Amino acid sequence: MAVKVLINGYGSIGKRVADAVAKQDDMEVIGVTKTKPDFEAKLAVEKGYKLFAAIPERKGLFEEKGVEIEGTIFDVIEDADIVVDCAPGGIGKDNLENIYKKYKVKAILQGGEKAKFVEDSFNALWSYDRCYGKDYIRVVSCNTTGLCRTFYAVDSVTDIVKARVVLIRRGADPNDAKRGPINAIVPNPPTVPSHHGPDVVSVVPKFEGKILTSAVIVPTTLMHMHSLMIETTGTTRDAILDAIEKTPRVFTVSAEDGLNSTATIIEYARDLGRPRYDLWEIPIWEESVNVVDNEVFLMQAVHQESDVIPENIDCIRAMLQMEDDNMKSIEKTNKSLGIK
Ligand SMILES: NC(=O)C1=CN([C@@H]2O[C@H](COP(=O)(O)OP(=O)(O)OC[C@H]3O[C@@H](n4cnc5c(N)ncnc54)[C@H](O)[C@@H]3O)[C@@H](O)[C@H]2O)C=CC1
Ligand SMILES: O=C(OP(=O)(O)O)[C@H](O)COP(=O)(O)O
Repeated sequence: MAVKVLINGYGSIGKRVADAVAKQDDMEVIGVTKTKPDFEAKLAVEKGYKLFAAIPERKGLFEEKGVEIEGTIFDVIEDADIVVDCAPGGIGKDNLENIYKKYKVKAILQGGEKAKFVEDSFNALWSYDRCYGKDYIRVVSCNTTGLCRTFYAVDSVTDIVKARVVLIRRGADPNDAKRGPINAIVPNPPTVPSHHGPDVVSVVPKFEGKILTSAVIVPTTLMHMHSLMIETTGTTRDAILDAIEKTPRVFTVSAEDGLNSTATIIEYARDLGRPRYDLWEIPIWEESVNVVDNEVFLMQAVHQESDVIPENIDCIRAMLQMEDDNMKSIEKTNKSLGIK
């Protein structure tokens, strides 16, 4: 029987998680929530999702606008096997304390929440077994997910002594007119190291003390970009390329093919016919992969709105003990979504 999934917060991540859950033969979406009756709420109803008010006091707003809702989150939460919380960063932890724990329902939080509020942090390659059967788990952020996947590839062929990463973060998502910068480069967070290293360690504790990161925000909405420098005990460029080939959800792209920027990579995702031009995989520039004195260099991009989506699906399977082999879950999710 399909497990019942409730998505709390039908925004950039929530709507993608809903569509991905709907594609699984072992899961069903029992509802999605919105805080206001905007175009996303109307489209959710048009798509056939049962819509609920995330905040009970706002129920009247939906009725006033003629947007059909089935009730509030409290009318559906007891039917859920698991809630995927996709509320804005910082709100998930409040929902965890005030709703999910009270109703004793399993919940996944997203990367905008801190590791300390949950039992563990999830990446399908690294921490599936640890999260198996757990109640409250965080799927780490888009940037951390991208780093975890690439470190997995490198770690599969050599030992990582230490790693340094510079993250160039997109200023806002394409639908977000309120954020910037419009014409600046902003060290963000302003302190070095940034939180991304500790976030990777929350998934891979053996990297404690080994990963240092710094980040800036730039005026682009398409993708993040990372420049990685990974000191190893020894490897070759061919071994790294082979490891990337064998690692799920990462792949190489070539500047020679015209995939020489985030702009053309997004065009590629459009040409693939991906929903919302989502690129669930991490593209690594083939030309950037190099090994100098045991140090691996590479550059990669991250489609911030979508790389965490398959992770949420695998996280549901782990927490609800639906599949005990992470690679089988990854394969099933990849097949259902059409991941390369
Ligand atoms: N957008 C991105 O690039 C990524 C975001 N994340 C994380 O995913 C989470 C969600 O982010 P987005 O989807 O980008 O945000 P968003 O702002 O696009 O969507 C959030 C949705 O939650 C709703 N909401 C507001 N208050 C709520 C409440 N109290 N209860 C339930 N829903 C509520 C909002 O109305 C909105 O529909 C955050 O933790 C964020 O850090 C993770 C990876 C990438
Ligand atoms: O939520 C995200 O971006 P945002 O906090 O810039 O909106 C992404 O997951 C990036 O998170 P991170 O750069 O803090 O790892």
